[in-house]
Amino acid sequence: MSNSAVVDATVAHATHTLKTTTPVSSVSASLARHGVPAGQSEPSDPILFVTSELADFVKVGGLGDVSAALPRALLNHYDMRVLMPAYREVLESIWPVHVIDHLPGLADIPACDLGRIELPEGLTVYVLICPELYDRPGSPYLDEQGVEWEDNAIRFARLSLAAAQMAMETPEGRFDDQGWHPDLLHLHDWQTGLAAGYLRWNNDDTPCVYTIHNLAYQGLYGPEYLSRLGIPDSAFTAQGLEFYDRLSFMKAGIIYSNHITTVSETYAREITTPAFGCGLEGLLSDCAREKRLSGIANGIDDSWDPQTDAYLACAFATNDWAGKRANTDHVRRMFRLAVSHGPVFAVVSRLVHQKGLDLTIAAAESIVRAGGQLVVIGCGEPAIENALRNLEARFPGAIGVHIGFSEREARCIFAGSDFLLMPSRFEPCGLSQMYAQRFGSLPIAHRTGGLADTIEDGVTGFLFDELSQQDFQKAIDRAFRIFGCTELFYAMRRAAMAIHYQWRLSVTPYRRLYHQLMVPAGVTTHSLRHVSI
Ligand SMILES: Nc1ncnc2c1ncn2[C@@H]1O[C@H](COP(=O)(O)OP(=O)(O)O[C@H]2O[C@H](CO)[C@@H](O)[C@H](O)[C@H]2O)[C@@H](O)[C@H]1O
Repeated sequence: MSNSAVVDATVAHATHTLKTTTPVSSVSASLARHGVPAGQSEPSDPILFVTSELADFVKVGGLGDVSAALPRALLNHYDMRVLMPAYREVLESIWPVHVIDHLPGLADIPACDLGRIELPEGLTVYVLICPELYDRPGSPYLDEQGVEWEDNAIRFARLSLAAAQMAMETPEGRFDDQGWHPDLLHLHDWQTGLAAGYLRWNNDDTPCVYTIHNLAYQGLYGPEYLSRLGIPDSAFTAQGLEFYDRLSFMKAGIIYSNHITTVSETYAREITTPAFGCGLEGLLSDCAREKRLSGIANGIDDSWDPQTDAYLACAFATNDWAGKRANTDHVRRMFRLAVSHGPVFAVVSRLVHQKGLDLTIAAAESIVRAGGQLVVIGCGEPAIENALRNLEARFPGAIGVHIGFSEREARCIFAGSDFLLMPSRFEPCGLSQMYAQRFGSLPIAHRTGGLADTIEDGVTGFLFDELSQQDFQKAIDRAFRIFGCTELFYAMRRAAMAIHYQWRLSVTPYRRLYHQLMVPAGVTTHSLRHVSI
């Protein structure tokens, strides 16, 4: 399937759904007549936020953080609720689960119960109770050996189908939890992409926003899954979810949703190019031309505050560099590093190809030779884990590596380090660099995606343009030089700590988008539901 075929298909799809011609500008007038000021919504508008991770229970990476923070940030404006699988961590949590409904299966997708949990700060979470799919050890995506669960297609089709069932009329009736029924679905990453498809295949036009956190993971499965997942054969075309003879959950999300967002403006542009589009650049370029693709940057929540973070060895504020140093000493002890006056470089990351750990590993010796130290926390690909373990063995006292996942250690490292290394090949937004800046650790990062948007070179961190060892090394050398000029170094720290990427800033564009998709009954036409923000 060529990309031009995808573009043609998308135009056809858009043309099919864009039958009426009411200009978007007339929406404001209609809304005003309905008593809704432009750009605002009724606080009670019900929205379902569908995700495969929620940091309150389980977090593999940034998606877990975003799922915990963004719905809470939007609660003042919407009756937003979350839907996720009832993994073992959910069932064993301290929060009681009340079973409220039963959702039928479809083809090989088993039936399940729907539970409800009330979390702090008024967040309601619906959980899919299906022990055969979700109650197991390991991570949401991988078993304990790091191998993908072989039934992931079924597991996440179950999640997607549940979201669609909660939104649409079914033979069993319409989902109604004491008057709550979603008017819009906000879907996240490939694990939820089929939800938009299940709606459209049932002639339901509930609006869907689809957020891409990482285009590299697409949920690709063989065509035999069409019947297993109850997907109509007619959807297996270039206009539908077919992608090089396989079915793509990611493409389903893009094709069948009303609007696609990704998590930074730069990444939204990058994914329309062959270098970053993972084969979907043609389709995504078309979405961009239709103003159906936009970038809304992530924020970070208020718990990332060095003055109040209970995990830190010592709370500290801007200019309290003795307090910051106490955290550095603590990190040195955590990793059994030698006492030193040199800088501490850090990595807090999933250990995957995306994150450019090969460049960091290659730079490690030069960091040590120049008097620096390196601490790493992460887990992921075994080859990267082993290469890091070897480094630690080669440079005892100068390099410390913890293979694993620990929120507490991650926070201590952000607080105790001087620099954070992020030579990511691509980075849709990146949260670690924002956390690091907040805690006075200056990121050294490739100028790509959200890193380019959130780091000011030479002011709040260091950016390098070409993804090469040489350019990365030059950025590290600059960091050493600045570290040697104490006043300059402290000025950069102050600048980094002063920026605060609050979720508040991301709330406004999301509200504008939701609002345009949820125009009041009587005003809504399908054409108005493809919007630009
Ligand atoms: N071993 C470990 N122990 C403790 N904490 C660890 C850890 N390894 C990673 N983390 C934490 O996990 C999160 C990682 O988030 P990132 O946004 O930096 O990358 P990720 O690639 O997972 O997210 C994807 O989705 C997010 C959300 O949209 C995008 O920002 C990003 O670019 C995209 O790749 C951070 O909170 C980090 O501190």
